[in-house]
Amino acid sequence: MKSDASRPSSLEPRALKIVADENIPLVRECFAGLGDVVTLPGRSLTADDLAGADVLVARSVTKVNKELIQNSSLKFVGTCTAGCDHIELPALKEQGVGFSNAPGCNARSVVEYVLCALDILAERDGYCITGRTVGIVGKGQVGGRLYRALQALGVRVMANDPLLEAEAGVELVELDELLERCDVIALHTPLTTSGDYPTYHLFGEQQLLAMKHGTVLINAGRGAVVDNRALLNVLKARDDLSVVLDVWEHEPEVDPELLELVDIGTPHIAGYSLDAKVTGTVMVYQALCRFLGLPARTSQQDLTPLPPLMKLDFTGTVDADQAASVAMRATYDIRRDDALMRRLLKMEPEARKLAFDFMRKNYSERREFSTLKIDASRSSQEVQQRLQALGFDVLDE
Ligand SMILES: NC(=O)C1=CN([C@@H]2O[C@H](COP(=O)(O)OP(=O)(O)OC[C@H]3O[C@@H](n4cnc5c(N)ncnc54)[C@H](O)[C@@H]3O)[C@@H](O)[C@H]2O)C=CC1
Ligand SMILES: O=C(O)C(=O)[C@H](O)COP(=O)(O)O
Repeated sequence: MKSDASRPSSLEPRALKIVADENIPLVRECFAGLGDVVTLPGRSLTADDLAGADVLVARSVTKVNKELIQNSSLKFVGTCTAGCDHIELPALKEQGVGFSNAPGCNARSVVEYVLCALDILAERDGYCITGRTVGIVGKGQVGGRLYRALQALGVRVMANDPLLEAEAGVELVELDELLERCDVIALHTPLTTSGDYPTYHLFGEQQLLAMKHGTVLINAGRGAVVDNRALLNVLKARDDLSVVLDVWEHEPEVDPELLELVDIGTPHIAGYSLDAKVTGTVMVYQALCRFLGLPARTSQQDLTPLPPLMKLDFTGTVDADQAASVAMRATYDIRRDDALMRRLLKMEPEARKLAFDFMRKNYSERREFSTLKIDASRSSQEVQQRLQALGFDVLDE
């Protein structure tokens, strides 16, 4: 998706005016060396806010379209996100504006979100994820990492991705077959409305009804990949399904009836580990430096703080399921996000929208599994292997 255009000779780095979304962590620290950084709320950004700006550093909440940029002096737009459905790429191309997103910056964070959700549901419903079959729709940065993580955990996994070629060791299936065979379905496609395989409402009534009895459906891609109205109707009729929604059609609006019926609901924060956010900021900074033909002086290492929880010790008595749950919940307890989200249920529509954005803006610091060192030297090999497969930093001897 990265498509840096070549740098126009008129663009002097010292004179840059950089408009950035105020909710991009470390954006000042990262970009200050390139010019003046002005931070503004991204959701309400207007063409007037871009007066005199050379660079826009955005997030998924800003619709970067022709109307926003046509009278601007922008030379470069970056979005510190993986998804690009908020960016009208032809409009940027038409005006010769350079562009970069941050592919894969938060893929690991989303994978951990999915693993944590499954851990909670498996405990609640009394099964072990290793005995289930998981289907991944969209095997890109997120889906591919999730595929490998589940394989490493010994879970049966298959994927649907019509844009991919066959690959050794990967079971690619048609969507109908995936719906028929999988106990868990995780959606990780972009939101698209054109092309041979558009994903808008990919999961409508027909697909939702075709899911097996007891299926767990997880959407941490984009809300409108699932027809939310159809999902609501299907959930009213089928209480065997479990649903985890991180993303919602029409965000920041959330349908309270749907929220009430899902098993885990969160405010579009699956990719919100601090590690992912810093990576996203740094990737866009580096892309801008490339565009300007300048060396990148700030690195991810310079910016990432130490995690608040650095070490965990296990004794010999813990089994692999217990160890995995304890370690995962010590780094990220998804139930907390779900509980906060349910406060929306008591609010009026306008307050609900504001609260959705507030939760995202004030999201508590969450770190990825790899930041936690675990001393499992007194535990069984099974425990050590499980923790390693999950991506923790395991001391095993
Ligand atoms: N909830 C959150 O916080 C986050 C959400 N996302 C969303 O997840 C999406 C996926 O992220 P990445 O894996 O990084 O993107 P990616 O571009 O690496 O992978 C997307 C995959 O979906 C496949 N795909 C496209 N159309 C499809 C279709 N009709 N059926 C099945 N597969 C299809 C593509 O071939 C590709 O392999 C992003 O576009 C973004 O919208 C990404 C990161 C965080
Ligand atoms: O990267 C993406 O795509 C996402 O969905 C992000 O996690 C959303 O991040 P923000 O736009 O809220 O910064």
